[in-house]
Amino acid sequence: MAEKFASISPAEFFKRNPELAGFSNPARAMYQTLREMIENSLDATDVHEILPSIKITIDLVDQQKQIYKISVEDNGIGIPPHIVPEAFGRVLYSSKYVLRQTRGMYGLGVKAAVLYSQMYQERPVEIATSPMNSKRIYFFKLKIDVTKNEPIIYERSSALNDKGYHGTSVSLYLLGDWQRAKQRIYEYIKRTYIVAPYAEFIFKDPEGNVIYYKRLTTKIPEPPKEVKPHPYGVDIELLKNMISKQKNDYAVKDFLTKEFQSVGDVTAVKILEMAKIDPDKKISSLKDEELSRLTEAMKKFEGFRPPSPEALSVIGSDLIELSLKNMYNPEFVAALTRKPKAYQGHPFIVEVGIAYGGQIQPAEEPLVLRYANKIPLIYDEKSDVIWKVVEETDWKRYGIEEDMKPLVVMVHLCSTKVPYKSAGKESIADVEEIEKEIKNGVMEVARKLRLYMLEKRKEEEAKKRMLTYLKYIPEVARSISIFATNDDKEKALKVQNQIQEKLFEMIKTRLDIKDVEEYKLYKVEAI
Ligand SMILES: Nc1ncnc2c1ncn2[C@@H]1O[C@H](COP(=O)(O)OP(=O)(O)OP(=O)(O)O)[C@@H](O)[C@H]1O
Repeated sequence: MAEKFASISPAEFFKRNPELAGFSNPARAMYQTLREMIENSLDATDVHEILPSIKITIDLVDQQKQIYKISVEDNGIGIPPHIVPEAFGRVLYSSKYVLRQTRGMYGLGVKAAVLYSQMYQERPVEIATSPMNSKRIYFFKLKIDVTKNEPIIYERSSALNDKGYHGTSVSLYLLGDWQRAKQRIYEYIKRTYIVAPYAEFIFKDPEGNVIYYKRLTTKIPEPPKEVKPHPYGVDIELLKNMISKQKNDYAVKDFLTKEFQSVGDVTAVKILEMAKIDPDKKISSLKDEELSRLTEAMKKFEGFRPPSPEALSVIGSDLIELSLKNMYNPEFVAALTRKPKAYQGHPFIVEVGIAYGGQIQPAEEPLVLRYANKIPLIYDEKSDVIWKVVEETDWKRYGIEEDMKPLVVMVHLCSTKVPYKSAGKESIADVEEIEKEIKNGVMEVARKLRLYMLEKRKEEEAKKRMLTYLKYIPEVARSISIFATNDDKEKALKVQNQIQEKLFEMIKTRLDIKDVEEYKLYKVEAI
């Protein structure tokens, strides 16, 4: 039999393989839809220095068929009306294909949700949006033409925006499974809030429960800046693509200095010498083998500065500590932001937070909070490099002896290119440089925990010794007072009290005990 050949559109591909984008069953689809929408809302706010206010609602609209309506509303930058149909109706269309850290990166998320939505029910996705300073609010209802990978617009209208509103509201209907998705959806929102304490979230679930996470601070992390590519990150296709987009037919030397980071005149000449290319040659006339030599020279050259971390936006140790304290009420918390590093030309930064004791539920393994570009990762925990590092950590070395540990470890990786294992963005691949950096981060913060544990143990030891000494104080004080007052009973009692007080102070100072109130209440007979 002859093979039958055909070509399919990207929309058709993801419709056929929804699990690649995280839509493998109704529960997971519900969770994935919600997160794609929330992540778009956060990208439209904090990346633009707007304090996010996000409203999330899930309603059951058809009990029998288990169709839910998921709505997310934000106060972000909005979407220009001519962009909306493509942004929601064309798979692989995005504003995030630039070198800048954002939650979105594939141009797929919300379209994968729309595709899943229209597979099992007939209502289109509804969008209301108003860009900053727009006098109108725009409304759309649309679906995706799967074969053509194009939007099909069902309704389009607009209304006066007289209240200065800006932002976007998206409502999507889908076959879901609330009971199975519930726990992970709650966890997702909670963990999102942990790294965005400058945001407020209102969530109404289909059972009518409402939770409100209030804004804890108005301090918003420094937003990321768009940067040019780093020479270590190039390949032949990237070079071709960049050249094809140039308006100027640059000399190759100028192309290198103007379009890449860390390349000055001297460096450009050195690279071109290595690649055996005339610096004045026009980029449009570069042949494939020259591009190949240029790529190789750029990879081999050792004098570049590391990729610029300007494109990254960290959470910051103060916000991490604030959130861990607020959420888990621990007795100890510490966090740190490591210095920028790079892998394959992509800059990245690791942040680690740790919380111990207090109201944290003890468990055999620490509770691991994984984050990539401020997105909490909930599924596929065991296949993630963060999990691997935390699991391999020997907590005994850091003073945690308990089998049941009251410990939360939070790790955040931010990068212009997070090496996710799939388009569903649930786990990070073990890239050597990243793994090493996470390990160093966890060790560094764990050492702070160890210092605290040492202090705590010292204090406990001191308290034990204090109790031993306390046993002797009354007897010693009584004997000396009798001797000193020549057995004058009235005076003796007073002197005894004074000696007792002095001895108590001496021991306290010697043992360096801060909190002595509890000991004052001790009765010798009770010890
Ligand atoms: N709430 C929103 N506010 C502003 N822009 C939005 C919003 N939702 C979607 N967009 C725009 O639509 C585009 C497409 O979103 P989509 O979720 O499909 O992909 P993405 O976020 O770019 O990438 P990824 O697939 O990695 O999530 C976004 O890049 C953004 O420009």
